[in-house]
Amino acid sequence: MTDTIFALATPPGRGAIAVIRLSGPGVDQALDGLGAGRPKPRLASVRSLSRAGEHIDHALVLRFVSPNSYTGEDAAELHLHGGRAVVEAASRALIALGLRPAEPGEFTRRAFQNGRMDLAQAEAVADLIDAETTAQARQALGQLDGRLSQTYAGFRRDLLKALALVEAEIDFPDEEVPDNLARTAGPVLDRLANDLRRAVDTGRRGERVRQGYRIVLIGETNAGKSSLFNALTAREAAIVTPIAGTTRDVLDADLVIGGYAVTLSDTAGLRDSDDPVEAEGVRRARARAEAADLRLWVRAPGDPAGVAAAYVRPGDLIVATKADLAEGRREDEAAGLDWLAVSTTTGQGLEALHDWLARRLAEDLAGADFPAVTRERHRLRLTEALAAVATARVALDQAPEMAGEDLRRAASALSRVTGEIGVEDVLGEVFATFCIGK
Ligand SMILES: Nc1nc2c(c(=O)[nH]1)N(C=O)[C@@H](CNc1ccc(C(=O)N[C@@H](CCC(=O)O)C(=O)O)cc1)CN2
Ligand SMILES: Nc1nc2c(ncn2[C@@H]2O[C@H](COP(=O)(O)OP(=O)(O)OP(=O)(O)O)[C@@H](O)[C@H]2O)c(=O)[nH]1
Ligand SMILES: [Mg+2]
Repeated sequence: MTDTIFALATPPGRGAIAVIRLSGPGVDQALDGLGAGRPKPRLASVRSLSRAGEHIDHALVLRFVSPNSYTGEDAAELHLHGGRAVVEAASRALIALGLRPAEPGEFTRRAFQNGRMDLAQAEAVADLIDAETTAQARQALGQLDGRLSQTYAGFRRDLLKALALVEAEIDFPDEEVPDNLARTAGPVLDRLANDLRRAVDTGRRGERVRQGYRIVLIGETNAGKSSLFNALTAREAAIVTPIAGTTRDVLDADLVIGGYAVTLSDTAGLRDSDDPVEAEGVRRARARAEAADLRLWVRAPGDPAGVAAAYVRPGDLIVATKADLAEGRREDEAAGLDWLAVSTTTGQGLEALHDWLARRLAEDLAGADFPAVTRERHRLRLTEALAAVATARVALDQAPEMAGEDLRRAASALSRVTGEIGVEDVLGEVFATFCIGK
């Protein structure tokens, strides 16, 4: 027997309205127990709620009858006056009526288990709630609409088609099997491998949109990194002094540039140091530079080509700082990178830098042609499927009886993404990050 659960679905604390959500087979009985009766399904009804003679609230009640609800179960919503005491009284009454507070994500988990959505869509629900930028919301909505799930379903269809061809040939063997198979199933697998490779390639993009694009400031000590960090974040978060080696820890700030989430990091100036604290700072700066999606090489007039050159990559940007001190300076063509002159003292070049970054983010992260793979969990399974398909393709020519096994392995990797199989081991992981009431 399934528990009947409830949870506050709106943020806790004082507010105009608080919504408590109920789901499970005991919902109608709970509504009876509150004196709300059985309002017409899906129609907002005002009801006086009370329990054991105690008046709780005049509330708006919504009732949903299985299977026509978010979870697929009987469900209801109590739209209460949004005060702590009202919510507290309603919660106490629901517990007295035998309901249990929901775990994080439990409503969506039930929706998934009742076939209302697949696992990728359930993840999209969490992403949509967490979305803080327009790009994150757009990506999550596409996934919630099932665009990503449809892409995965297409992959599985191609796989099963190839598998059927392989099995038909193996059931009716003759000498021409390898030739036939290579001709019939070969092109299907080639196309599938191609599509899977494209999907894996979008993985980085989808994960960056979701988690933030990582930009790191690197350069010599005193180059003006912390000054630029403060200018870009519009906060005096980093300490700035004329002393070389001021910054030691990595400092992170979350920004939105051009509608995309960005994590900007200020780091210690790159130099050899006998001071163990500074040396550790430099080690961390290097590690961040390597992991970043984009490095801004911050260079003051006269800074040597130096250590940062070893860390920049094609596509990175040189930010020539302190432009107020070196009017008309021609920056070296170091590493063939783009460069921009800025001054945090006068503000010169800061807007151009912002525009450059917005353009780069759009180049790296936009891409409406193909729904982005948004999680590492998906990317790992797709990579697994791709490897199995590649092995199957080779087997087709040489040992076709092996190809079937490889294809089944690929299909199972794909099914794990949308949650058709192997669900138990990922459910905890997927729903743990949800908020209560979702
Ligand atoms: N008050 C309220 N607002 C909300 C939600 C909610 O649960 N309650 N949602 C929750 O996240 C989102 C909307 N999503 C929903 C998705 C499906 C159903 C639902 O009842 N589906 C039924 C009936 C469909 C119909 O009659 O058109 C079904 O699919 O069978 C409700 C909300 C956002 N806003
Ligand atoms: N004139 C001028 N001075 C600047 C500018 N930007 C930074 N400075 C000065 O340069 C010195 C070093 O600036 P920081 O921002 O601390 O440099 P940093 O790269 O973070 O230095 P470390 O943390 O030591 O690696 C400070 O005295 C700043 O005031 C600028 O655009 N123009
Ligand atoms: Mg600094």
